[in-house]
Amino acid sequence: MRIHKVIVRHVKMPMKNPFTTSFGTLHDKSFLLLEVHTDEGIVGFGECVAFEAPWYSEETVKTCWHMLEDFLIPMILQKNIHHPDDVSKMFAGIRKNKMAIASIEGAIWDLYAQQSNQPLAKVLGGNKEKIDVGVSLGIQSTIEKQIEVVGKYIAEGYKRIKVKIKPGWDVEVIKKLREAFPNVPMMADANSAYTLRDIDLLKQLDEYNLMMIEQPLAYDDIVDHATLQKHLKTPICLDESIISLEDARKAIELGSCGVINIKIGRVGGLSEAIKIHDYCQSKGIPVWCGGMLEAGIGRAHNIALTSLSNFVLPGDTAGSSHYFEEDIINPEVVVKDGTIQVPQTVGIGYEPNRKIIEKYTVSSKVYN
Ligand SMILES: O=C(O)CCC(=O)c1ccccc1C(=O)O
Ligand SMILES: [Mg+2]
Repeated sequence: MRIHKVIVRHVKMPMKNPFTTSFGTLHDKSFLLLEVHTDEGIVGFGECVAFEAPWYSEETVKTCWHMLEDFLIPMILQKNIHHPDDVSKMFAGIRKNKMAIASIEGAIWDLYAQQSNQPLAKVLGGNKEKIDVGVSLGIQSTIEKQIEVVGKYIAEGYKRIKVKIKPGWDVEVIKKLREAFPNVPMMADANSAYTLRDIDLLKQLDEYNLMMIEQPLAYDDIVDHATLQKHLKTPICLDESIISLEDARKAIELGSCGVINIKIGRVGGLSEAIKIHDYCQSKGIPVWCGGMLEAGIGRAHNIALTSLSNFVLPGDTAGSSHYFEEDIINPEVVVKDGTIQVPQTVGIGYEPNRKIIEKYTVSSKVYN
């Protein structure tokens, strides 16, 4: 395929519920949506998961737009691409900026699936017909409210509940949640809010039979996590720390984690995500698909990736209605009994809804 045109849109969608983590509260989901056109008129969509501010990683909506406009789009325009892996190779000389890279690469995977007349899940190597999903719940104003919100999502059938923790909102909250829901698969995500000085506090969490503790220590650390893991019975799951296959290899060799959360944007695209998935499988490390509060396009990509066989733990891909009043795809992503059907139709299996995309578009630019 030959890339003929790229359209970048800045989209801003209000979220139903503000999302609070150890690093702050989000009220809107502001992101870049990419449309990549081939000279045969096929259109692939990519969603960039970078947020407006650099609190999860260093990338932002603006840094991604800059990378796309000044480097990535010029590198693919008018180029012949045979396979999405070619794109990762074309971008191999670029340091970091994984979310910007992944947004283009995802659109090219969509194009590739359409051109191959296959579902995206199939061309990625996925074989599940449906996937189990959990939900990630933000920090609430009181423990009572947190218990109420968790109860609501258990009743909806989600296969596991993830709650966010931070200093001052941890052991007591988990203890109360366990008392309220003794048998529910539950985990906690700290988004790097602790250090090794908190080791005694983190050890107290071992009492509550959590499936795992996600990213307790620094966003770029794998050494202290290895030390912490030696002191904890609960497996550590790494999120922020793993931005490549090399990171995954080193973390597993060091014993820094027992589980890895794979986010397509964080690792620079679907091709790298598959490599990490395969490597973890060969090492007996289970993985699950993380989320970045994606709208429909990103969500569709997550579903396709989760259809690969080593995604054995429920991920964070909740239904569209958990986040937004209306999604940018048709149909929206529906969760029933904690599962999502993997689309078996060509491409991502959901139709981008141009009217709704237009409604939430703040600005856009065409590159050709
Ligand atoms: O529902 C989702 O998409 C995942 C929510 C979530 O936990 C999250 C949301 C934004 C940034 C980081 C994280 C995280 O997994 O750490
Ligand atoms: Mg996380």
